[in-house]
Amino acid sequence: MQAPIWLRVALDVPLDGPFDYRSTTPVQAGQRVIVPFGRRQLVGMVLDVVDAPAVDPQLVRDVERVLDDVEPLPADWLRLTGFAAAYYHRPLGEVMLPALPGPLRKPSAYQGKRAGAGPVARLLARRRRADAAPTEAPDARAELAATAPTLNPAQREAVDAIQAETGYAAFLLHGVTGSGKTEVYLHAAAHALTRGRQVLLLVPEINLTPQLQRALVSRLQKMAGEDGVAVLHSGLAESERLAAWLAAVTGRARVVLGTRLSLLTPLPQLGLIVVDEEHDPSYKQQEGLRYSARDLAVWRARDLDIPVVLGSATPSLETWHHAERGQYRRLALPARAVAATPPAMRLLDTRNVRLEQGMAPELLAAIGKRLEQREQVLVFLNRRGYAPVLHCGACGWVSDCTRCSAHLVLHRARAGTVLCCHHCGARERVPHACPDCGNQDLQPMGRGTQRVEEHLAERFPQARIARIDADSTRLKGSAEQLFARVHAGEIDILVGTQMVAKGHDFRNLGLVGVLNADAMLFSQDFRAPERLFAQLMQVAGRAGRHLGGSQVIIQTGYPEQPVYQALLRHDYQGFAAYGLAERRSAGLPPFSFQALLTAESDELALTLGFLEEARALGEQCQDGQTTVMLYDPVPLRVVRVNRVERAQLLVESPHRPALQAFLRAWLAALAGVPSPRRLRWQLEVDPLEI
Ligand SMILES: Nc1ncnc2c1ncn2[C@@H]1O[C@H](COP(=O)(O)OP(=O)(O)OP(=O)(O)O)[C@@H](O)[C@H]1O
Ligand SMILES: [Zn+2]
Repeated sequence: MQAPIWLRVALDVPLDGPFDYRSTTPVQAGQRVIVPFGRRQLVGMVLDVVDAPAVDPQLVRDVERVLDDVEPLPADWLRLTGFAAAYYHRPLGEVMLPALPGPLRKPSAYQGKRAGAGPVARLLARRRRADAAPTEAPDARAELAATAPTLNPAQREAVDAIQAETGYAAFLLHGVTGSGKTEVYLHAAAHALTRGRQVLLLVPEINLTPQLQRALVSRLQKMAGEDGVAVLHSGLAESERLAAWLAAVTGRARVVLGTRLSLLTPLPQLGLIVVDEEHDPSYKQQEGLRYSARDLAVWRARDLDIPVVLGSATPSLETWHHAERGQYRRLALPARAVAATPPAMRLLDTRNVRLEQGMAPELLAAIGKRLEQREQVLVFLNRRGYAPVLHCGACGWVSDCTRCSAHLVLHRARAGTVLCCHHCGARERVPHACPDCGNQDLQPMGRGTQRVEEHLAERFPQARIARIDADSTRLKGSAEQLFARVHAGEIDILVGTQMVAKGHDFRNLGLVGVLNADAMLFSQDFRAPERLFAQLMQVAGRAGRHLGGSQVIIQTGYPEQPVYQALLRHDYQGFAAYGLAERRSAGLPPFSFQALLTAESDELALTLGFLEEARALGEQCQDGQTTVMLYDPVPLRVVRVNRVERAQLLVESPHRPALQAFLRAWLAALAGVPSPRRLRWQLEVDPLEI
């Protein structure tokens, strides 16, 4: 009889693994196995083959099947996911397995009559073409040169600096909007491809910019070959994702273009990572494993000893700080690639102005003028719906959600007007009269994109107006259609939320008007000014990309605020210096490191009680030392969502290793506390929103 082979296996279960199993067939680390777990069957990832199990061999169960339809995943992928699990304090299996395409982690995909030889075999059978020998790699440089504009000196310098590095180097490509960062990425990618390496290009929210994606894919395909580009994002069907993932893993895909989840793709020949718009909050996953794809990209580059490029017009203060300290090398693209003049910025003080549906007469006049000149106008307002609340002037009643601590938002829908909760999704009919006093004259207060659109249509009846926000683009492909109409010149005024701010290279946009930016000014979140600055720079950057004389008008009641003053001067550096000085004096990131324990239950007192207990436990873990500061538990800003009441406890330390050590001890202690049945909690390391 064959000697048993002992395995350590990671499973996607909320328990600390790894788990011991026995196999009679040879297995390698990085392979998947189907194993029994309790009464269930699970797909697990083999971490290690060991001499003896950690528990009594009698108790160790047998592997049911070793899956060999995918090559064992490379050791560096095991290191990457292992690091992520340790750093974000999650069980290894909860990191590794969700990173795989769905069919590869379901036992059912391999069982039963219809499963055949499994999902990979089925896919290959469907795509015979796929297992043909890879075509010869096209000559990347020649193909690039044929279509690309000649690099300007700043771009050239950046490309040369990146290409000179073969080992680990982290670059911050700080390029103003429209400076041609994309061109730098493409050249750097081409260089890596000629060296026989794979390239990972991360972008935020790919679905918002299908045009950009297509342009990028077609350029990349010229370099990497038709089958050489894999696109990975959460909007793909399972089989598409599996196909793209397999192409990446087998090395057939030379370039992977994707959103944050693609960072966890195994890439056996990875030679360059690019993170576009590195400051974008969508790189942070907000559920499950709450990782930062940007931060992990840097870790992965260092681990693999390859270059990584972080690009942005408005880098996160964390990244800027690294560059200031010399940990990242700064490459600057200080000017626009096409139109020489950036848009003129104007702060429109609304304090003594009579607004017309939230818009100052001066802004409306400027819109009229641009329309006469046959230029397009963008009106930016980060609030969707018709009006944020319905109000009774007689008794003060407001439309509140019964399940959440939030107002119901008035929306114009096809079926008429409805009240919607943006937190729990509740939809209610609009009452004909005030539920409290019977007054029939209920008034919408404030305005969202729908109301602004409505007013602009009244003011400029000749103009063709489109609205782009989460409501108008709910149907698949509708955002793409709307943007296509804007690009084709069929739209004169575009009203939109942050969805319009990203990535689009509008050719004829002469004016950007910004409404209600002040809403973000006084948020409790210390990152709010940074985010506001980035968002406004980005939306302002849509103007005048291909024309001169463009303008950005920001309406505000607080023009003296440093954020706005820096915007006025297009002064990222000044803003960053000011922001970092503030962070330093307050001991906030990047001068400290944070973690957030969030709890929720059906009762705030219970939630807070748990966090108080957690806090006391945390103090005990410190053992008299005070390297980690534990704040008081506080309710979340929107405390109640869908009848669940939420609160958080922030912990902070000036030293990352001290925080990590504390979190390990703390979580171990917390695991020993029987948490109330109705209560759930989770830990987030390096939280973005507080
Ligand atoms: N060297 C160049 N010569 C001429 N045109 C160029 C050059 N480099 C880039 N462009 C053009 O400049 C425009 C802006 O480039 P790109 O979209 O890459 O800017 P960006 O830095 O990514 O801007 P944003 O941050 O606003 O997205 C594009 O139309 C691009 O084709
Ligand atoms: Zn609600």
